[in-house]
Amino acid sequence: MAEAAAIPIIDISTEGGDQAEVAKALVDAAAEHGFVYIKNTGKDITLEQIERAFEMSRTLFSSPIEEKQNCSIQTNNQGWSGMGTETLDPKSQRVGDFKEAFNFGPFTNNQANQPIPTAIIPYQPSIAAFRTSCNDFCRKLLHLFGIGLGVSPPDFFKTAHSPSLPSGSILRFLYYPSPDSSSSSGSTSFTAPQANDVRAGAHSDYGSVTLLFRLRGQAGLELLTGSGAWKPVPVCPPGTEDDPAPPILVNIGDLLSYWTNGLLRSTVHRVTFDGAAVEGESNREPRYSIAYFCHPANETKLTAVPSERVRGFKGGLEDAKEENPYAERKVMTADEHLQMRLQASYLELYEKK
Ligand SMILES: O=C(O)CCC(=O)C(=O)O
Ligand SMILES: [Fe+2]
Repeated sequence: MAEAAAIPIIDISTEGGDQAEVAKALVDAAAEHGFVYIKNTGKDITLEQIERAFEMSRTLFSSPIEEKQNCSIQTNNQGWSGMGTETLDPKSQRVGDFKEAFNFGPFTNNQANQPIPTAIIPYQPSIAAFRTSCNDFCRKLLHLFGIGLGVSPPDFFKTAHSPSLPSGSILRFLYYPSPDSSSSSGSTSFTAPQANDVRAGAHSDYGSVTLLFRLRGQAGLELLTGSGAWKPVPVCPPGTEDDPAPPILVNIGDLLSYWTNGLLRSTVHRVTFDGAAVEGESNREPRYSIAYFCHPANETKLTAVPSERVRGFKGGLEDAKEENPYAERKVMTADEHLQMRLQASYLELYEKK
């Protein structure tokens, strides 16, 4: 069995607990690993909401392929991407990612502002509510990061993520078919993966923080450690096996890493078929996951963070990333930062325009 990544597990729900201590533990985990497990107590995002979201995801991906194609992803980063159409690590991938994904942008009065498959039309209020809960949870984390980093005022990051302003935040359903069947969803056909093919190529996320929801027993996520080794990220790490639901996995994205001068790490990760699974998990099954990518409001200027600790931090970006496109710091907005990354990952989509 593979040795799992040593990611801390933090309970942020303890009432009457020491908030400063929780905030410090969060910052330490984000600075060292770029990843942290948040114990899932069901207080912020209910277990029922998470279960329902996975049900809606199954319904969505089992829709007829024509319906999904009618919702194809656009340059606003909303919509469906089919098997093999996204290649997260073009330098090392033979073929595109073995996955389907559906990106939900904002909802207005419980209605999506983008085409969605017919089967999920009745569920729009639930999806909208789930998206809101995810955003609220991210803002809670961002407030704690502000406290942990001694930012003045501590809600500096939180207020930059106002839910009422347009932003690049995306709720993403992901479906990775079983490598053993060529048509496991009834609507997806693909040739079986070969050695070294991946479900999602190595990448780092673009935004501030990402929430990741996974299902028990479904292996595949790996992170790249500082020493260059790939380590599996178990769904239920030791100590959480008896919790009512797996912990919520949180990772830092490139924007927050950039904003904090590299103090908070944006760690490269991928989803594989054949990586060493941890005990009780398999990567032969179809796999579903749900990600929430939280971004600041588009117009947010990524100015220096008012924190001694961030200001005094030297050289984080260089060693956190091989190639750092932002080494020459200029003040850009959250939207400029996102557009730069989207153009790189959806080259074809932009070239067609
Ligand atoms: O499905 C997963 O476990 C991870 C997905 C991911 O890293 C992403 O969509 O950015
Ligand atoms: Fe990711």
